[in-house]
Amino acid sequence: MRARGVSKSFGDVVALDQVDLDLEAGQVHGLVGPNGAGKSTLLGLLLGLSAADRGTLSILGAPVGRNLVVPAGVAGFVDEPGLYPSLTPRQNLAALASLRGGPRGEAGPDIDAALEQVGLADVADDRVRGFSLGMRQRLGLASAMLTGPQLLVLDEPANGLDPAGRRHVNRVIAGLAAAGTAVVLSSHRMDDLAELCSDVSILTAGRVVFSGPVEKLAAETGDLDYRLRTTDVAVARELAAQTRSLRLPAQEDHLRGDPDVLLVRGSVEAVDDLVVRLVGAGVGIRELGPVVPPLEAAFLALTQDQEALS
Ligand SMILES: Nc1ncnc2c1ncn2[C@@H]1O[C@H](COP(=O)(O)OP(=O)(O)OP(=O)(O)O)[C@@H](O)[C@H]1O
Repeated sequence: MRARGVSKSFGDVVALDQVDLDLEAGQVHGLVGPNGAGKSTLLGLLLGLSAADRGTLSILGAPVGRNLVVPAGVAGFVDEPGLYPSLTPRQNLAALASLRGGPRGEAGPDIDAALEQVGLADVADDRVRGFSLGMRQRLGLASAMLTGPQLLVLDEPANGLDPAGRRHVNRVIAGLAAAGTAVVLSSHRMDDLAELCSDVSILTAGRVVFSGPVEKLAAETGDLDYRLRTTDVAVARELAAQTRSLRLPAQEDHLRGDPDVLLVRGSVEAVDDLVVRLVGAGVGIRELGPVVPPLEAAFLALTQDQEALS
């Protein structure tokens, strides 16, 4: 999949502004950004739900035109999967398969296997009407998988899933990618995407403010705030003050009234340096970690910078 200079407006609202995106077979690419950043609009273009105003989009080597059809080899959903509430999961998938045409019976798609894979085998014959959002998301994924897509497009697939459900769905998605499917999915949260995606694009107000491997984003973090709990907070404060490039920011916000915790701000190297000094001084380290995880911090820095500019 390749997008170049893709723009899309709704009236005065610029939903996508000159977006470039590349996606290869077997890659999982995450789109992350605040509400209204343009994630669903971009995913909708990939699913043929709307057409770009400007720019070029090609999927599996074929240019995407202006007629609104799902491009060959693509499956997925935007917002929420479209399902028939009065039917069961098995009936929903059978109905979708027959709407899409293709072989029936033995040669047709393996509905039971798809339901099994997403963890819905036990409720395959219950009506979808009573399903939670998480269950509907799983069924949406099963329905997309039925076509054996080469590009899978998922809008916030983690929405409504409990932690176990999220792990399950992530495993399914990772398995599809390992088998060669390209996957593009969206989320509001960087930490959601970090474990699943090889690459991420951060969108804010329709613009891509970062695109690349997850590790590259983590490396761009710069200085972070760390919580440090030691056996001697007074010595720790003294040593931190002496450590090059390390600062002691206002302490109140993150300490939650804990007098043994010190907040320090700096690069990973500066914190390493402090750890060596603490150990040298015989001070025990009981807890050390970033207040905000590095990827989340990079995400916040990039999206807030952009909001401040606009
Ligand atoms: N059909 C539409 N008509 C009018 N405006 C729209 C339409 N679809 C999207 N927009 C606007 O385009 C912008 C981008 O919306 P989009 O839904 O793509 O963002 P998003 O990143 O998916 O947001 P969220 O995280 O809230 O789902 C928003 O300002 C939204 O209000």
